[in-house]
Order: sequence, then C-alpha cells, then structure tokens
Amino acid sequence: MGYLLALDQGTTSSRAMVFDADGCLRGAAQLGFAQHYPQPGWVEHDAHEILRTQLDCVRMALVDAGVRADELAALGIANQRETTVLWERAGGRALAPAIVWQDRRTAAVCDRLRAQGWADDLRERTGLELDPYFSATKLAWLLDHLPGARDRAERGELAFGTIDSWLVWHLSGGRLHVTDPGNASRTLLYNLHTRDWDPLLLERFRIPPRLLPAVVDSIGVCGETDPGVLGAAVPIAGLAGDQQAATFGQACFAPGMAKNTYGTGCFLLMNTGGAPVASRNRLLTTVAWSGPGGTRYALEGSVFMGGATVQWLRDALGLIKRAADIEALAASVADSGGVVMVPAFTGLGAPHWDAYARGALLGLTRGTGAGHIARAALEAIALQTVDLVEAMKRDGAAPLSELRVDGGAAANDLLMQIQADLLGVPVLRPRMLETTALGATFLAGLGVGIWPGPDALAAQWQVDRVFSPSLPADVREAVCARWQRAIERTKGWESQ
Ligand SMILES: Nc1ncnc2c1ncn2[C@@H]1O[C@H](COP(=O)(O)OP(=O)(O)O)[C@@H](O)[C@H]1O
Ligand SMILES: O=P(O)(O)OC[C@H](O)CO
Repeated sequence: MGYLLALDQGTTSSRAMVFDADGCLRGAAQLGFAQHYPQPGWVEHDAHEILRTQLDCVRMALVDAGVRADELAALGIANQRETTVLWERAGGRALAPAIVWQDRRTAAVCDRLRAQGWADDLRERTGLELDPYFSATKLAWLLDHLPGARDRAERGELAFGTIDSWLVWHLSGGRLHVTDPGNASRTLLYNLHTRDWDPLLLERFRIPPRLLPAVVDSIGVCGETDPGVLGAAVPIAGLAGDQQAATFGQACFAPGMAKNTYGTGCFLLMNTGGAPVASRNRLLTTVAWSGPGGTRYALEGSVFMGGATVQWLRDALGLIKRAADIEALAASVADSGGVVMVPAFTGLGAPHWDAYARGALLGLTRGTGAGHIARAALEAIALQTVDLVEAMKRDGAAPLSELRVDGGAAANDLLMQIQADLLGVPVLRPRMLETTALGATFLAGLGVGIWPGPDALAAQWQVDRVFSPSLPADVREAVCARWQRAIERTKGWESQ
C-alpha cells in the first residue's frame, strides 16, 4: 500500500507513472497514438485508442515500478482538456471519433453565435471566449451530425464527457460518470458563479442535460476502479485537466504564482486565489481545482501551437529528424536574421482568438537558411508566451517575479533562454519535469490523506536550472514590435 498512480492522458501520448508516498517516481510508461486530420482544420482522436494506450501504460508502469494494483493507495487523472467524446451508456462505445481541442470545424457556428450577441454573456458566465476550442460547439456538432444522436441523448442513452470522464467511465466499469470543476469549466456549459452546469447555456447550445457528468471535487475519492480493469479496486481520488494538474505539480499554490507548459500547445496559468478574476484582455478565467480547501481559480493564456511548431518542422518540412534537434539547428545562427514565424496553423488562441488566422513565415531573404527558420520557430513559441504575460499585466496582475516551466519542449535550453530574454524575468525549470503527472499524484494523495495539505508538497518542489534574462531591453522591444506586426498580418487570413 502507499503507492500512487498518475494517468497523464495528453494530446499526443498517454502516460502513466507510479510514485511512492515521498513523491518519488518509481515507474513510468508512455505510448503515442494516432492523430487524424480528416479535413483542413479538423483534428480527431480514436477515443478507444486513447483508452487502450492509457490502460496499457498503467499496466506497463506498474510492471516497471514492481508494484501490484492492490498496493496502490489511489490514482489520479490528468487529461487533455476540452476534447469531446460522446458514447453509449450501454456498452461504452464511442459514437464517433473524439473531437480534439485543436479542431476548428465549429468556427462558423461560433461566428453565428457571436453575431447574435452571445459572446459577452458567455464570457461572464463561463470565463471563456466564444471559440471552437471549447467543448460546447463540438458536442452540438456531434448531436447535429450523427444520425439519431439527439433523440438518443434526450432518451438518456448517451453520455458526454471530456477525456477525464471517458477514462473514469471505463475504469469504473461504466458505474461513474463524473468530471471535476476544472474540466467542466472548459466546456462553455459550466457557470463559474453558481459552480454548476448552466441551464441557460444548455438550452442555447441545445445540449440535453441527461448527457452531462456529475461534477465532483478535483481532490477527494469519487469512486473506485472495477477490479476487472486493473486487477484491484483502486480509489479514484484526483481529477484535473492537465494544465491545472501541472499548476498543482509546480506547487503554484499562492495567488500570483504562475507556470507555463510547453507541450503541443503552451498554457500559462496564474493562480488567482479563491474567487474568479475576470479578464479584460481576452485571457480565460478557469477553475484551477476544488477540494477540502475550497475552490481555486486561475487566469489562463492558451496558445495552440507550442511544441507542435517543432513537430511541423520535423514532420512536414523534414528540417530535423527529432524534436530535440531543433536546438542545435537554431543555435547554428546568432539570431533569426529577421525571419518571423507566426504558427497560427489552427488559428490564434489567447489573447487574439482568431479562428481564421493562418501561419506565416515573414522576412525571408536570399540569406535565409534552415537555422534562421528553426530559430524563428523557437522565438515564436516564446513570443506567444510574452503576449500572454503582457495581457496578464494589462489585466492588473502583479508583474511576474519568475516563471516556472515544464512540458516536453521545456527540455530545450535555448528555448528557455530565449524565453527568459524576451520576458525579462527568470525562467525556473524544476528537477521533476513531469509536473502534470506529479500534480495528478498530489491531488490523489491529498484525496486519500497521504499528505496533510499542499504545504507539505510545496517543500518538495526543487529547481533544476534558472535561466536569467540577458538581452538588452531595446533589442527585446524591437523583436516584440516586429512580432506584433507579423501577428497582425496573419489575422483573418482564411476568410479573405
Ligand atoms: N528538445 C525539444 N525542443 C523543442 N521541442 C520539443 C523538444 N522535445 C519535445 N518537444 C516538443 O514538445 C512536444 C511534446 O511535449 P509533451 O509535453 O509530451 O506534449 P503533450 O503533453 O502535448 O503531448 C512535442 O510537440 C515536441 O515537438
Ligand atoms: O495535451 P497537452 O499537454 O498539449 O494539453 C492540452 C490542453 O489541455 C488543451 O487545453
């Protein structure tokens, strides 16, 4: 007994990790799965492949750790957020591929709703923007396009969920249909003020209430796994979206503390304490987590293309073999030579929210080489993050004193140095980079009382490396100004 299991279900891979009660990693496994792009702007996952890879990872991680399922005190789940699954309650079969958070197919629907004047009211109720990113229009799309789905939903035969709900449903043998307030707060259906599904929004998006999961605390036992699934009944004691989990794993427990995760996208979350703070600069207000200490909120900046920009250089352009190779290629030149890349491949997220922006490479000359493009790609990841921090400042947040970082691309030293230079604040990379899994573990461990409270966890956080800003302010300002000009040129491209 005493071990904790974290399920980290991300956009490009499923992972599982086993930790001991000291928060030390004992075993891990990771499996990638297919990304499907059936039409321009569409991104789908096979929900059953997600489930299969996730369960295989759990079994592999347990073997790696030399731990049996009956030795687990609890498990916690961190998941890619907003991705939408609709399934049959009888048998648990997904009715269609999961519509992934990056999918833009409902852009025109969002435009129509905006034209009807919905955006401000939606922002007030949910803290979110009217954008295809979130689950509501994806779910409505499924109900509208799958024959008979709406009738079946009205009859209570179907269930909707984000990936946390989908996993818990199957882990519990179809007994639990739940989500946590953090995941619920990414759907455009959850009211931040009443802390419940919003009947008016359900009506507006035409979502039958019988589809929805029950909202349970992020920290606390909500049920247990069916013994047939993992070989033992394991308490499910932590649930969070992966960015919320990473914020917890980075021990950002005090208001004003922030982390940025460089995964497929980039997600900057700042803890704002016990009350939702509305943004005037198109950041998102979101639930961070809930539990015995109440509900905590965050301001979030979501950028759609972070590490995925590097994947594009690798897979589409073939400029590098492995993602990590971008560092040497970008370091082969002193600067980007005036090249600016705007990776608006799936539109622009915060703070621009333009579903019709598209990617651009600007400032090319006869002297431009692969190194300049690689460097422009790293700068683009960092500059998108600068835009988020600037928006937080305009929202009245206290200036950041440091930024804690994690995610696959945070392993890139050059990217982290560029980030510190362009932000003008120190970037702190922790020893434990798997903060998402660690966060899910912390939530589950608190849920079953292994740790008394977050303070015990804050003491475990240790820095590995600090990247200090060293770029002169005038150079930084010139780079940022050129970036702003480039961003403006990409907006609205697709609809023109
Ligand atoms: N050394 C590196 N430099 C830059 N990007 C990297 C590096 N290593 C991985 N990446 C990028 O990080 C992403 C993977 O990070 P990860 O946190 O596993 O993502 P996710 O949880 O979204 O699946 C990929 O998009 C990959 O291109
Ligand atoms: O899977 P990640 O780490 O790219 O995170 C995806 C986010 O949760 C989407 O909002």
